[in-house]
Amino acid sequence: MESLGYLVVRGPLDQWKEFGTSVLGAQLVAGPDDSTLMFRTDERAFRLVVEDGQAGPDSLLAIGFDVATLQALDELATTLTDRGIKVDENHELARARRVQRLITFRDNDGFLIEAHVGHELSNEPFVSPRGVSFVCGDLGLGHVFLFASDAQQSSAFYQDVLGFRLSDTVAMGDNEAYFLHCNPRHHTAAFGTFTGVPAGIGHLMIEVGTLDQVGRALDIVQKSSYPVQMSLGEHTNDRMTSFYVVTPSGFAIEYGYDGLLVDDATWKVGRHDAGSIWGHQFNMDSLAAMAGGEA
Ligand SMILES: Cc1ccc(O)c(O)c1CC[C@@H]1C(=O)CC[C@]2(C)C(=O)CC[C@@H]12
Ligand SMILES: [Fe+2]
Repeated sequence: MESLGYLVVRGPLDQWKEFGTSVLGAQLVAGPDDSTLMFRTDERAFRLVVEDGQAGPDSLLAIGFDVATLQALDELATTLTDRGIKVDENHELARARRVQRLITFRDNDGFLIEAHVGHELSNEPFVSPRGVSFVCGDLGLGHVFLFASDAQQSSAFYQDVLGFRLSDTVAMGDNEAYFLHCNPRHHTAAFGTFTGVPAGIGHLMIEVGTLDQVGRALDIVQKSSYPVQMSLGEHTNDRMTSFYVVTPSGFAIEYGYDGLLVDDATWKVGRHDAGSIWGHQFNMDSLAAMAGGEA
């Protein structure tokens, strides 16, 4: 895997139209049909797909991972098949996702992965409705934090099968959360196991170019009905300054700035006893919106 190409989620479209543009500052573009929204954050044709439906803990529909070459995609398909994992190739889906080639399979927790080559670049300039510049490109859309039934097992699967590398772990309660990279972005996938929390998406992190853009987004969130899940703070491991807001789908968006880049030639795997240097206070009131999805 080279990067997080795109994410596909389910949620109420009217709320997402407003949330995606006014809160996130992403660019709304036409989807393949009436029940699909697409948002751009950079030169790619889209980075986020929202399929119409209810919010809920199962609102993650697919994770789109970029693969560098057709040969690497074939090799991935062979690796998966050799491990007894069912791989499908769907040409109609490839057209809908605007990629050259795409295979689908499920990870150890059943999350649907769409591994693809040749994600369409738009010749129309990216224009944010709020003048936001996203840090994407070769670093990908951002990162996903997944609630896993066994975070250690997920970490092993993403390393051994998908070629991710471990950045570090963070102690969280009785468990350890695992942070993995596949390009210089400190983590593209992270896994945590929490008792009573089913497998699902915790958050999608998207990174912006300046601290002002984080602060202005937080101002807009605080004037809105979308709950802040975690207050402004800075993470220990990737040094990102961010806050978390609950989306109309019930999962969160981490809106961040200035995340660390790792160099595989010199990186040493770390372990942290806390997730944040300062801030990131969890807002218990946001739990209702996460469960029910009502913002
Ligand atoms: C610890 C950490 C480092 C870097 C990140 O990008 C990141 O999202 C996290 C996880 C933050 C956060 C937490 O520490 C407490 C439990 C949280 C709120 C979750 O339930 C998901 C994200 C978790
Ligand atoms: Fe995160």
